[in-house]
Amino acid sequence: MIRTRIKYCGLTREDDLAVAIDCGVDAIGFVAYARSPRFVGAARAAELAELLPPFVTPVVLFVNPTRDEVAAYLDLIPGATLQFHGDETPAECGQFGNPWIKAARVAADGRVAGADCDLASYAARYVGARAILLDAHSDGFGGAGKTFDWRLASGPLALPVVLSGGLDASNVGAGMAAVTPLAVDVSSGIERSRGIKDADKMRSFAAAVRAADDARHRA
Ligand SMILES: O=C(O)c1ccccc1NCC(=O)[C@H](O)[C@H](O)COP(=O)(O)O
Repeated sequence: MIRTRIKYCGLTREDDLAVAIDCGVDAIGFVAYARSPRFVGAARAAELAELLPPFVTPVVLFVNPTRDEVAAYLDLIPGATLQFHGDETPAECGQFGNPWIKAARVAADGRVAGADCDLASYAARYVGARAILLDAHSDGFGGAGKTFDWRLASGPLALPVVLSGGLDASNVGAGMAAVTPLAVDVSSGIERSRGIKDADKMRSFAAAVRAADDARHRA
């Protein structure tokens, strides 16, 4: 009985972390991109990651970082999974030896924003990743609260899929039905305003994922 994994992204406060853990999420994303309102520095990310119980994975996400920028977080959170949202090459992503996820911003024509290929080719290029995180194409690099056309992600890819981009409690079930992802990832959809998490929305999102899994297993 497969359970869809859940990642809550962009947490910056202990009380939000406690709610997320209570919701049974599988991973917590810490934003290392300084232009994001959800940004946490290495020391703050390490403080928060220290509060995670076993079996809840810390994920640190970057946009075109330098090696030293990543190393500053790994020095303090050596077991972190890394998530890359920029134009990083597979070699740049894999150079640290940590598990890593590559994000792909899916444009309306099904191609990957910033790349010269379609989604299937992009996933094959990053075959060293543990998963590909499918997000909507936006002006930024992520965290935009925008969905993409899930039909563009219904075909097989070379990597397990994390569905992301504009998810919330009201649409995550439909996204799961369309894509059947390994995991779902959310940031804006569990916030009351940009960068401010909402406990009720966190609880509702997790409940919606569980309900969608139950419905699939009953079908
Ligand atoms: O969260 C951010 O501010 C962010 C900024 C730059 C790159 C990535 C970022 N977030 C990465 C994530 O994994 C988000 O959860 C993902 O983009 C989905 O965000 P949302 O559409 O707000 O749920």
